[in-house]
Amino acid sequence: MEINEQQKEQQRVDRVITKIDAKITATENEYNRAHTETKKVQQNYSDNTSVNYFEVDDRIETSAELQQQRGLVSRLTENESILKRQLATMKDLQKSPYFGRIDIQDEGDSQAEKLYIGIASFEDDAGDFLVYDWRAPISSIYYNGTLGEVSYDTPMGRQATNLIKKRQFQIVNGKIRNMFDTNETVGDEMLQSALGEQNDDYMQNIVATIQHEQNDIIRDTTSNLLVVQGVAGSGKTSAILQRIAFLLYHSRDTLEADQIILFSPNKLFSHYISEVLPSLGERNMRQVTLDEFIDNRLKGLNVQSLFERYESDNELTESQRKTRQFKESAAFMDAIQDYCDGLHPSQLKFSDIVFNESVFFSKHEIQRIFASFPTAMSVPDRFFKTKNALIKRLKQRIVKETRADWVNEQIDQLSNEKYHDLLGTKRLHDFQNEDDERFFIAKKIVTDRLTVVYDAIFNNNFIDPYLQYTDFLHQVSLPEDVNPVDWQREMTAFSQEIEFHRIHLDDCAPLLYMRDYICASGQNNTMKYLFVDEMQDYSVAQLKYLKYAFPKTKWTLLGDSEQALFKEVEQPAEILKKLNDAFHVRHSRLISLMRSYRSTYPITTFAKSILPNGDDIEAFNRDGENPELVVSPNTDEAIDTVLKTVADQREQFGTVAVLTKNMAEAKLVYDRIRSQTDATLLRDADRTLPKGVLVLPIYLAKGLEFDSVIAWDTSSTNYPDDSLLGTLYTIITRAMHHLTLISIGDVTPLITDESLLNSPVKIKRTLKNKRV
Ligand SMILES: Nc1ncnc2c1ncn2[C@@H]1O[C@H](COP(=O)(O)OP(=O)(O)OP(=O)(O)O)[C@@H](O)[C@H]1O
Repeated sequence: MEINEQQKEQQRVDRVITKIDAKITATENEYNRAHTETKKVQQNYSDNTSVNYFEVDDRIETSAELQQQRGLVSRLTENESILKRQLATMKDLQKSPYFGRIDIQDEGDSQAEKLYIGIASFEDDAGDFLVYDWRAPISSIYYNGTLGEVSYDTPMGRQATNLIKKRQFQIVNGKIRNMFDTNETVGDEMLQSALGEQNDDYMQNIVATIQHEQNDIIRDTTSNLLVVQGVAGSGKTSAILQRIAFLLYHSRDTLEADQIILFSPNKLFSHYISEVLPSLGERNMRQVTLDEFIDNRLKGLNVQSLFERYESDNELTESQRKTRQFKESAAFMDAIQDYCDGLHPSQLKFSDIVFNESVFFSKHEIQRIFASFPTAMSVPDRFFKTKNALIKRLKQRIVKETRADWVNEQIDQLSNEKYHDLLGTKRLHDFQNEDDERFFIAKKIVTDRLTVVYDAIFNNNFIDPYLQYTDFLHQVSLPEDVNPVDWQREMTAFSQEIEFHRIHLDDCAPLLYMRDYICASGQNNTMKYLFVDEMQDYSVAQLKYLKYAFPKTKWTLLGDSEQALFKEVEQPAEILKKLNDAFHVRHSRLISLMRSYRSTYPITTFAKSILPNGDDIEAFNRDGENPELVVSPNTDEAIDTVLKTVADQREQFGTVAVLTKNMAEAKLVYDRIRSQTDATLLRDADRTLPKGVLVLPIYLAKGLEFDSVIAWDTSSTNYPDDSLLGTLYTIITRAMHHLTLISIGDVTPLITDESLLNSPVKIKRTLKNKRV
């Protein structure tokens, strides 16, 4: 490209930055003013809240005033945080105002229009767009169109135009470092440079280099169920985060960040992705791991975590696997629903509501209430009516109890202050006479005392979900491949675990579904979008429960069936069919991503070679060293290799991760290397990723990436068969720039001779402390 052209573009960059500078100064002033005002109102508010009240009337007045002030504080704080976010975005624009330019010419126009595209839009005082937001309808041309006739969606329908030029920029600290004209979606030069960088603590946004097929995921607004099956490193996680940013922009009047929920694979991952949305000027969505979600809904039980399950999975017998498959199937959840719908009042496992160690409402009384409602009514409806009837009866009991001696005694002993407290917002002249006032106070006292009973009714504690589930387990008809003797053992195990307040993960979704379905509870109707990353780790039963729990959401599920840990691989089309059958949704869509961006060409080529369908994966062409496979005769030598590799790799990279199959291996490696290197062992509860040498089991590294990866003990003893292919593949594909595999003894049969022949792996053997 002509030097002249770059100079002209640089002049434009300079002009835009000058305007951004001015806007930043103005916004900073506005922010400071807002901040001072918020502080003033806050101070006023806290002075008022510390006032002592003696007179009831004073108190009422002050409370109304306080409410007004509280409203004001929250409006001001909101305003302040909007300004703060705008400032942060403008400061990003100041360094790099845009990354793309498109020249378009509508039919009949004599001149082309130049549009510049960046992470956010920026207008000058005259209202002209100097930068267009990457999510604006017109910007889709930048990601989708090749030169020539193109079209894009607008609120008024599809619009056609002519794309005359597409230019990419890399602008760093206000200076154009690179610029290219391209006919491709986004040219490879930009991508090369983005991918060649070293791993950061946080994932970066990819808006400057979004690829065509990723753009389809990001801008899909019509699918109710969008399933993305993408190979390792194909940008699934990146795509969902940009998709969330897109949706927030697209539906900004109707969608809030906290109406979007993302189920993420582990806590480290949650931290790792937490900066992407703020870097695009948006607030983060809600994030939760499946374990956290279940724990929260099964309070009081010690729920087996997904990670604990991985740890014990290799001890499962074939028939235990079959039993689990049954419990995790859609058919099992359907059987639960049929069972619940067909329940006769005598089959419901009601339990007594107890107060002060005596029965307040007996289970028989509750059952009689339930049975009094017409049988034509559904079980959840009858349950709901029962609940209301119990609350009504409680209210009657409260009124009766106000006459009890203990209440009168308590009223007589009340201090003046406490008495006024109980009167709350009532004024003395609100009562017709003294009896009336005394009754009011008595009712308050009894109601307070009986709150536990109210809570028990409100929280549906008058049914025993564990007994109900056990009853279901006894009745359900078993598929042919489930052995009745094993099933009996499962049932006993379930009851024993419950005795100790423990529950296995397989039982959680069906049990929660049963409990919430009968009780007509547990549904969140405000959530509008639900995302699941690493969907291959979820059972259909779990997804079905999530569907029940979030009935009003549109779904985006992302996964890679090849990365299934400790289980067989499924084909994407099969997965979509299974989900369609289970969910009965309209407008479902499957998008496959076959190009892998994370790793260098040699690493992806090796990763492909161990998969039966690996040829379908397309490696992005980025240079790097060949993976190394070191065969060591024993653990001592293998540890020695880890130490040497770590020392070597640390000279080039910020992070080296030693990835193991499970926690026991991670601890072993960590204990052996910790005295000689600055290693950190990562555990389930960790939320942040330090730099340096990390040792962790693969399930904690799901969704993450590291500059250099050392795969621990890829021997035939450790990875004997196909059931561990997904585990090994996931480990290998965490590496961005460098990969070392260390095998103690014979190499796993998962890495075949053919795979070694077809991929560029350097093989080494260590013998008596020497490498040959
Ligand atoms: N269009 C793109 N431009 C720049 N970088 C990209 C792009 N797409 C993906 N990447 C980079 O590739 C790496 C892998 O992306 P990401 O983690 O989103 O993939 P994934 O499919 O979720 O991976 P996995 O399933 O293996 O966890 C990240 O470093 C991401 O920034």
